[in-house]
Amino acid sequence: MSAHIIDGKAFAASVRSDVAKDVQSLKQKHGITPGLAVVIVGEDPASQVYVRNKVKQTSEVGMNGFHFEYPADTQEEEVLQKVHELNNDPAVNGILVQLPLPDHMNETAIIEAISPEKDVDGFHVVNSGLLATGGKGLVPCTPLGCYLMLKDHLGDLSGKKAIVVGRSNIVGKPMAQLLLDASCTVTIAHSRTKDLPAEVAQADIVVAAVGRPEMIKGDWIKQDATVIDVGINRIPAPERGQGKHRLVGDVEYATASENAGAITPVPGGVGPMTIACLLKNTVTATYRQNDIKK
Ligand SMILES: Nc1nc2c(c(=O)[nH]1)N[C@@H](CN(C=O)c1ccc(C(=O)N[C@@H](CCC(=O)O)C(=O)O)cc1)CN2
Ligand SMILES: [Mg+2]
Repeated sequence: MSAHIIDGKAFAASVRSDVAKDVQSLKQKHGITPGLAVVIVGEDPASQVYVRNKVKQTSEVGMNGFHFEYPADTQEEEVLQKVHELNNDPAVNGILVQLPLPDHMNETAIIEAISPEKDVDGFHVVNSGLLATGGKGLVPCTPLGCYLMLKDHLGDLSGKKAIVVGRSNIVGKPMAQLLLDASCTVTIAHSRTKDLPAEVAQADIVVAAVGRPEMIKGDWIKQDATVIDVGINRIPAPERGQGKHRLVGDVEYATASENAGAITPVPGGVGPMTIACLLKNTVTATYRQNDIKK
C-alpha cells in the first residue's frame, strides 16, 4: 500500500498561522513586537534563498525582521561585534547566523557568542545542554519541526523504536534527544554503524539526516513505519534537460512509500517546517524574555 504523505508545507502554514496569532496578542496585550535578526556571511545561493524566505515570513507573521549581510571575506571579529550588538538590542528577541559560514570563520565561536536566550536556532551549548537534561531551552528548528510532524501524525510516541540516521549537532543529536524525551527507544546510526539496513528495518520511526542522496533504501523500511526525511540533495536530472537538477531526500522515496505507513516528501516536508519553527522559537523567546506566560 502507498504511504500517507505528511504535508510539511501545509503543516508549516498552520504553525505560522498560530505564530501570527501569538504575535498579534503580544502586540495588543503587552505592546511588544517580537524581533528576529538574521545574519548571513557570503554568497552561497541556497543560503541566500533560505534567508530571504526567513525575512519574508518574519514580516508575514507580523514580527520585525532585521537582516544583515556580509561579504564572504569579512573578518570573524566583525560578525562577533554584530552579534554582541544584537545581544544588547532590546528590539531583538531572536538572533540567527545562517550556516554554513565561510571556512575562515570559527562557527562554534560565533554560535557561542549569541546570548542563549536569543539563540532561536537552539545551537548554543547552553540550549543543547538544556535539551539533553530535560530543561527549558530553545530547540533546534529542524528537529523541532520533525518532532511536531511525528506527534501530529502518530500522537503518543512512547515505546516506539526510533532510529536517527546522522549524528550532527544541529539535527541528529537533538532529534535523538527529543525522541528519547518522548519515551521512544532510540538508536543513533552513523557512517560506522554495522548493518544499517538491519537497524533501519527494526524501526517504527526513521529520521534520515545523513545528507547523502537516497542512501536509505526503500526495502529497508519496516511495514507501516513513519519516515521523516531531513535530506535536501540536489542531483543532476538530464531527463529534465541539459544542466537541470532535481531535489531528492536521504531516503529512496518511491520504494520507501510502498512499505512506510507515512512519509515526508522532498521538497515540501521537513524544509518548510524549519522556518516555521524558527518563527515559533522567536515567539517563545519573546515570551520568556518578558516573563509572560502563554
Ligand atoms: N542558522 C541555520 N542555518 C541552517 C539551518 C538552520 O536551521 N539554521 N538549516 C539549513 C538551511 N535551512 C534553514 O536555514 C533550510 C533548508 C531548507 C528549507 C526548505 O524549505 N527547503 C525546501 C526546498 C528548497 C529548495 O528548493 O532548495 C523544501 O524542503 O521543501 C528551509 C530552510 C542549513 N543552515
Ligand atoms: Mg536546519
